[in-house]
Amino acid sequence: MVVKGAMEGVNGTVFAYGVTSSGKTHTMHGDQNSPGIIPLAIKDVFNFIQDTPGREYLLRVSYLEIYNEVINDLLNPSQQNLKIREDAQGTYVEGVKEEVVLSPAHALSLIAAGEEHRHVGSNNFNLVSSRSHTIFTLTIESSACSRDGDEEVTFSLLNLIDLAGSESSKTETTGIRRKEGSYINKSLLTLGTVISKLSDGKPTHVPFRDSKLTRLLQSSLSGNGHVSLICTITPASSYFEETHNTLKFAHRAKHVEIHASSNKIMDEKSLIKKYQKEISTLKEELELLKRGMISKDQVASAGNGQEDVVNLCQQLEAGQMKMQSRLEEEEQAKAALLERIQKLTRLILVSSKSSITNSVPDVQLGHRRRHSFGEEESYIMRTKRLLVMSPASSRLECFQKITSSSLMTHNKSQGSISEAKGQDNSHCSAVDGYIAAINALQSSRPGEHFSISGEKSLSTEGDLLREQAKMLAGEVALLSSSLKRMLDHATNNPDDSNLQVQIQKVKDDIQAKKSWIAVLEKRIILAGEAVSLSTKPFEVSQNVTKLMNQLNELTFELEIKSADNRVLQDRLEAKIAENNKLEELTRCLRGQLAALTTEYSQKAQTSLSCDSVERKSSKFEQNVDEIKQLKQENTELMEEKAGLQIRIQKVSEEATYARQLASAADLELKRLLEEVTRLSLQNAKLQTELTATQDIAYSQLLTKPIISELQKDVHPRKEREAGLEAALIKKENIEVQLQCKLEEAKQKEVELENDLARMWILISNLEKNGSCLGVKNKKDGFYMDGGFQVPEVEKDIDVDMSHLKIKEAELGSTVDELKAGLELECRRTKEMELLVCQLKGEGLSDLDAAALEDLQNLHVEALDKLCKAKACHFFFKFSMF
Ligand SMILES: Nc1ncnc2c1ncn2[C@@H]1O[C@H](COP(=O)(O)OP(=O)(O)OP(=O)(O)O)[C@@H](O)[C@H]1O
Repeated sequence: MVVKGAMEGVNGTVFAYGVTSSGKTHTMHGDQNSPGIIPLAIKDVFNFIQDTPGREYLLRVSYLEIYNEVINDLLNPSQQNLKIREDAQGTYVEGVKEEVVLSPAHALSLIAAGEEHRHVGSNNFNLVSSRSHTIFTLTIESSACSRDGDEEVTFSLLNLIDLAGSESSKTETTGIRRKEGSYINKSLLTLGTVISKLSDGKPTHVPFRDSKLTRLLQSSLSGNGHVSLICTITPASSYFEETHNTLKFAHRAKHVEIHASSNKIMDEKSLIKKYQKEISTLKEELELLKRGMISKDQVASAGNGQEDVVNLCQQLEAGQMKMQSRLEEEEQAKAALLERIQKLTRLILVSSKSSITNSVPDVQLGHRRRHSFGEEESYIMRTKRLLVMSPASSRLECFQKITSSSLMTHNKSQGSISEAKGQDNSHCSAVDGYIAAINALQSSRPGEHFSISGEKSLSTEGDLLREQAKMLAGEVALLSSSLKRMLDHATNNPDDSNLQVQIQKVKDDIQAKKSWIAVLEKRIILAGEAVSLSTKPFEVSQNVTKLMNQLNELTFELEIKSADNRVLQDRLEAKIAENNKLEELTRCLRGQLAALTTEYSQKAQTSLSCDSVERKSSKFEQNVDEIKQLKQENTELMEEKAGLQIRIQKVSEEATYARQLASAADLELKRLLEEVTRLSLQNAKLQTELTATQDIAYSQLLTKPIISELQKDVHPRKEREAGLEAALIKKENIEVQLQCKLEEAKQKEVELENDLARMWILISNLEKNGSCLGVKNKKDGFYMDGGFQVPEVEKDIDVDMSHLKIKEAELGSTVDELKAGLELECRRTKEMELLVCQLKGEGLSDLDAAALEDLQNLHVEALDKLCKAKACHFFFKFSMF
């Protein structure tokens, strides 16, 4: 998605993040068997171009590293400590080298070359640990193929980033590694802070400027393009904390909002438009030039017919030279134009499918070469780590051999590489890797990846090749002369290692160019043969061109040799002059020596006194001693100075390191402060939450006493209920007792009635027996008459009366008892009534109320019965009297 987006004008960034040795570099670069993100992305880019006929693309690559907060150009190692600038389209690195790429292999070869200059080192976890962040940027410009050239141009950047790994305290580092580690950690820390701030979604300050990495990635990270983050972790349990941190980082990064949009640029800023315009202008110029040449040829042939043959020959011979030189000049101009057109056209990539599907006619595209991506792209990145591990000099040698041989034919280069392999077996795998690189590179050489349009003749190809060969030959001549100058300079400064490297470079360049010229020559011959087979009428002209070509080459060689000669002559002259000077000096010295010898012999002859000689010799000895002493002091002072200088250097290094540490600590402190602020905010939030929870708990607690009070209240209620139940039971018992007593009273009543009846019977018997009593007593409808003998009856009556009195007394006491019981009962009832009222007030249950009502009814019943018993008693008393 990121690559597709980038091809459609949306910026894309892919980067690998993780602890050291977790596999970031492996993920980004991969190896020969499993290519990483970078080679796969590059391949996708070219496949996309191939699958998009009707659009033209211009691809540029840059490759840089951020090492110890310094930006270095990996494609141009002389460019160090580059500056970051900003324009309307975002941040960019000023002065970074951008190479136009024509094929995947071309791009990969640039990366491989750049990797050579990347800073790597070993730590206790990774033998070849990346000590810098690398950013590979592919700048993509595209526009629709059109005749008028008014098409909109899309512009996008695809950043493929391999970050250096964060280093924990477990990574044992010292000296320079520690310094690198602190820079790496600092920039990764800033990256983490930036991601964290961006994921917050709050409009706060994002510290992009705190590190160069975040500053460069500002537009990508702030959501203007697609971003893919690959987090690498190690399965080792000892990395638990680091793994956790990496996952936290990934989690935060997932929350960064993306608002990707396509970039469009105006014509004047577009390189592709610039090239397209330049091509059309140059084509027009070429056309004009061609027309001019033809007309001159026609004029020349017309003149031939009119003049006399002899005069013509004379004039022709004279003018031929002029014409030849003019023609040569025009040829050169034409060649230069062709070369320029070819160069510019080569830079713009179009799909080879366009020739079939594109509605725009081929004429409009001119002789543009089509790129075909069918070939299997070889992978070349694998070797860079291995090369890093081999000694620098042998690496360079190996690389040079391969680079020079890469420009030869495939078979030839294979042979050279085999040679290189044979010479240094220790770098076999490195060489293998570069074989792949060279194969890829060769497959992308102009003229192999591109096919010539059908309408162009084979001779045009030959012309183009010749023009190329010429240009290369010119370049070789130029380089050779500059090499000579450099060699001269080197003889004067034999200690200048930089110059030696440059000389070596120029030599390699010359070698490469010569090889390429050889390849072109072969191609020219092949093309010539093909032309001769296909076009007989042009045979002669082809041969002439071939010869001209050879002549040109020979001329160039001659030029080179003459330049060589000139240089050699200059050198010889200089040497001769030097020699002369030396001879003169020798002569002069010899003269001086002779003069001194004569003087000495003269002095020896003169008779100097022994004393003065001795004095002079002792003085001389003294002076010699003094000189020796001074020399010793001087040596000591020099040593001291050297020591002090070393110490100053050490102290300054330590100071720099301390400053770096301080800045890292400052950053850490800032982060901690932010963390503290965040935590305190979180704390405040939690505090409010806690207070709210406590309030809720408190309100819940408040209800508890009520419950406990209620519970407490329930208990006495239960007790009271139990008391009431007991009272009821007691009351029931009393009622039962009263019932019993009532029953007894009834029985006694019945007995008294029986006694009364018996008395009446007795009275009636007394009346019958004739007594003069004649008392008629009536009770309940009974009339008893009787006559008894008075004394007996009186006796009986007395007995009965006493009996009745006893009974009355008994009844009286029973009634008293009943009264007392009744009073007690009344009191209890009142108490119970009070209790009932109380309970009713407290919400007595309906059941309890019904039970109390029953009790009251019973009580009323008992009272009724008592009243009845009382009435009976009075009636009895009344009947008695
Ligand atoms: N998926 C993998 N398959 C095979 N080998 C791997 C894989 N991942 C990592 N390695 C190997 O582990 C070692 C360390 O990996 P690499 O150099 O990619 O780690 P890094 O994260 O880039 O480390 P640093 O941050 O120190 O540069 C290398 O030798 C690499 O070949």
